Amino acid sequence: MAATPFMLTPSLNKAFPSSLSWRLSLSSTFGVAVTTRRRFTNTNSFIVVAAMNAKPTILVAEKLGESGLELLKSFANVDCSYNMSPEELCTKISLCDALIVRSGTKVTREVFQSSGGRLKVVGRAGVGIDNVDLSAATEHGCLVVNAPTANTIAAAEHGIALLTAMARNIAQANASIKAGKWERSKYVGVSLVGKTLVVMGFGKVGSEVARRAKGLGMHVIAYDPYAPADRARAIGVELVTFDEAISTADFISLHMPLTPATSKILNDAVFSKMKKGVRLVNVARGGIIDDEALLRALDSGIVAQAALDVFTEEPPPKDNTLVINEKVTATPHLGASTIEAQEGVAIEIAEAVVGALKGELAATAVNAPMVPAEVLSELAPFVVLAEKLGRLAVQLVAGGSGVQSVKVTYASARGPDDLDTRLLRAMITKGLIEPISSVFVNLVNADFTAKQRGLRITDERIVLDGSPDNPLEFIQVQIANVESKFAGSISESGEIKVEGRVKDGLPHLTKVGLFGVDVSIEGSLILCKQVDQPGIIGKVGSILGEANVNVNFMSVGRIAPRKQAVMTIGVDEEPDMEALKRIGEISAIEEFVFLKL
Ligand SMILES: NC(=O)c1ccc[n+]([C@@H]2O[C@H](COP(=O)([O-])OP(=O)(O)OC[C@H]3O[C@@H](n4cnc5c(N)ncnc54)[C@H](O)[C@@H]3O)[C@@H](O)[C@H]2O)c1
Ligand SMILES: O=C(O)[C@H](O)COP(=O)(O)O
Repeated sequence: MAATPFMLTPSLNKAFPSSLSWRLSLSSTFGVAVTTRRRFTNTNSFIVVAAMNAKPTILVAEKLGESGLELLKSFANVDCSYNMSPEELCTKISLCDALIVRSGTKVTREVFQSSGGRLKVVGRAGVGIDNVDLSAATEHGCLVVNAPTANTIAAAEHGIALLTAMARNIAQANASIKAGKWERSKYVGVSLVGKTLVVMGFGKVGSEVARRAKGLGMHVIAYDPYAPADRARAIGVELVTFDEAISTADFISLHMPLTPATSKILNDAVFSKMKKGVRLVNVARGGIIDDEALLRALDSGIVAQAALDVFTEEPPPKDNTLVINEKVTATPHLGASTIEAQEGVAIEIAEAVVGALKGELAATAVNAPMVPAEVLSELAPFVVLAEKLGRLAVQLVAGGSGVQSVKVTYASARGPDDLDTRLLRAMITKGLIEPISSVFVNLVNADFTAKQRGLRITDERIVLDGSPDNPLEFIQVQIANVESKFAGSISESGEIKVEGRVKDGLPHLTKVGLFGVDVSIEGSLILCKQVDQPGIIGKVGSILGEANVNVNFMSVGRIAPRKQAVMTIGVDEEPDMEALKRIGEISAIEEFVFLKL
């Protein structure tokens, strides 16, 4: 057998009698890796089994700070091979137990396939793991860890550097004087003091940018529907609505993750609502801005200047029209590139990788499980339900004091000691946080991540009469102290409330606010509130049909005939804006919302 330091002992093999197929299907459904090389114990920790007869080999594919390298070398053979081609990486990887990268190396499915099962850990020395194929990692039983905190300040400082450099034309004036010119009147800048800066995405980086901009005398407001208002208030920042943010900004600084909801969030329609002459900074991710729309806004003068550190494609093509635009200040994804941040990131990732190779739990694990196989098997359909209820509930939030207080109710005929809900709680946390964050939540880091974000999740058990064979009857998720995009989702006591059950092995939404519904939670959902009357289902169905959107489920829950009702429609495809607009125009429909699951 090849000289791999990780082998299953026969006794551990016996501990995994169940088939690989269900384990892999679970992993692809909810990102939980269950592999033949991990052992689950009843203390809920998992162990990567390391034979002690060989030193592991760690491949470092991009430059890493010296302290991190020293730490790695004290434990393993370290191969620093920078600038490898994809083919070279695939060749080398079969000799390595761990791989460390930054954002410049694509860790594709081919890399995991080429490793022949030897690769156990991928360490991303930074936050974003968009360059790592997570499903492939999970399917190949490879743990992925990242370093989410060590480069926050560097990114914030780079944001401020771009803001000030842009306002005073530093890059353009520098190029001009180096070309032998002396153009004093051409490079008159704008002042920052007293100007309104909108921070979009008030997380780790955004709040540090806000703090610094206030020191420059700017009036700072923020848009982040999920951030706690009291955290913002504590540093003198007011959270505002999206419309208020974009219409009042003199400067906008982007700090949200790239998610389906933020993709091209700055587009033609949004630029048209901005004050003429607004200035824009992006140190978050390319793709949050619609590049073509930004070019048009720069040409028309709506956007006076932009400063970009990140691009839809990296590196951008040489003739990229944004990069070469005189009004654009550009840097090659340097947000995290300070000596201090790279040392910090290197230590953070080296500790995580070495710990994982030793079999310790990693707080920054992105795809790791820690649950006994038999619990996972029994709760599998409820795990999917739990995550989807979390995703649904958080997407209904419109604003308020931020998502801080969530109550989860589990109704079961089993006594509390016979039902381990930690897995479900982690999946609800995952559902609540992942749609609104760049953070990856799993069983290892769920409670830690929730606490870090000021999110308090309380559990309540309802013990029902009946057979304890079924682990759970229903799960209810309530978010308190928030406003909803869909007033119909508000309960008697003022919380956003969604409830679901597993029916025939599939997750179903069974209650929204006060309304009983029944819709399988798959694809996407449209929720409509209306006064119950004939013909509405037909009208909505026709609009969706004309837009070539396939309806997979529809249900109406009402208080009483001809009274208030909520219609839930499951759709396979995302309706376009026009179809959604037409649904909103049906006179009996009081409100509606489209939710991606
Ligand atoms: N340029 C660089 O080198 C560099 C370095 C570090 C981080 N980053 C990027 O910066 C971004 C922020 O990183 P972070 O560590 O602060 O992440 P974070 O998770 O701490 O903060 C993200 C914030 O965005 C908010 N958000 C989510 N969806 C939103 C929406 N639709 N509208 C408004 N706000 C929304 C979240 O509530 C959260 O508060 C990420 O995209 C990250 O990849 C870039
Ligand atoms: O996601 C991150 O941490 C930043 O974008 C930095 O990426 P880098 O490590 O490639 O500089």
